[in-house]
Amino acid sequence: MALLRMRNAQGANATEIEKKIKRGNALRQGSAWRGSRWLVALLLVVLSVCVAAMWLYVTSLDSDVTETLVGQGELVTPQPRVYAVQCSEDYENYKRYPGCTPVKCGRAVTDGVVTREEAQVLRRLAERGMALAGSEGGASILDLHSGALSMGKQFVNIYRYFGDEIRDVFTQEDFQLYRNVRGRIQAVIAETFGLDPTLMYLTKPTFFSRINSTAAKTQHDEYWHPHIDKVTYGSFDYTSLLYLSDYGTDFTGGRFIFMDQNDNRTVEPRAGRVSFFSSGTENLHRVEKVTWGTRYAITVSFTCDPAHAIADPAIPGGTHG
Ligand SMILES: O=C(O)CCC(=O)C(=O)O
Ligand SMILES: [Fe+2]
Repeated sequence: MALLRMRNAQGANATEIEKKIKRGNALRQGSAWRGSRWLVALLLVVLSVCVAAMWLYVTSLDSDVTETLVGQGELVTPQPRVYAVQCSEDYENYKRYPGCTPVKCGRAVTDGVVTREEAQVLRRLAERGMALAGSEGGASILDLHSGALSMGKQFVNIYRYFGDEIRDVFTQEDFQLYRNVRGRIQAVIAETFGLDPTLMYLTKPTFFSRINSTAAKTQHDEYWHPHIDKVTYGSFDYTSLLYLSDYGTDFTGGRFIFMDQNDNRTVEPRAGRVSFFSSGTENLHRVEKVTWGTRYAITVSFTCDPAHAIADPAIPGGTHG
């Protein structure tokens, strides 16, 4: 009996021990699993950082930018940052208009002329306008002066195509803001280049642009080609670009690049930033391909030739908004 009790006692002890061993194993397995979960999470973080670094590297390969004139994160205010360049001979082939025709050439950037809030209002205006149609490819334009809007592979005239309905899309305040901003840009260009602002005129085309990474469907979508504005558009003497979105957060790629003899110098778009320059060969430039997101900007251009002047955009025939 005593022996049996001892055996029973030993049996009970054995099952206790087995249970403890099992519990121990389960605990070890649990902590091993928890440990490997941390390892997996760490690996995922490392992998994401590597992918992001590779992405940044690959997107930067496109541009071979040698110098960043103004980065997105910088705030250039109150005075514009000015880079003088020698004027090309272009201007000798055109009639000269004293007080306006470039004598001093260069490029400048300012964040102190248009606020980010104003840029946002103008961007919403562009979004509403482009929502009416838009290009099938990656680049759409909306020209409030002529009414031209990208539609599929072509353009429509919004004022003719949408008639009175256009007043539900754009208000008089929108156009007022555009005029006001245009005036301020004109003033800063005149001050920077030593011009008489009353002798420079808005010229066409002056347009909103929306660019994304969709593949081009027609030549109109190929915004990235190097060009000289005076050659491409004829009447331009001074080009200004007002950016309505931020490089790096709203889109990647899409930096503006001055293509100098041995250097590519970039201006990174920032909402509210105005970049302006004399429009001749001294300022050959291109826009990097947008690789992600949507980039909004306005091209506002000025001429010295009164014959090429255009009036500020206005809603046809309407005074109410
Ligand atoms: O949007 C830009 O940064 C430049 C556009 C441009 O080069 C042009 O409109 O001629
Ligand atoms: Fe241009």
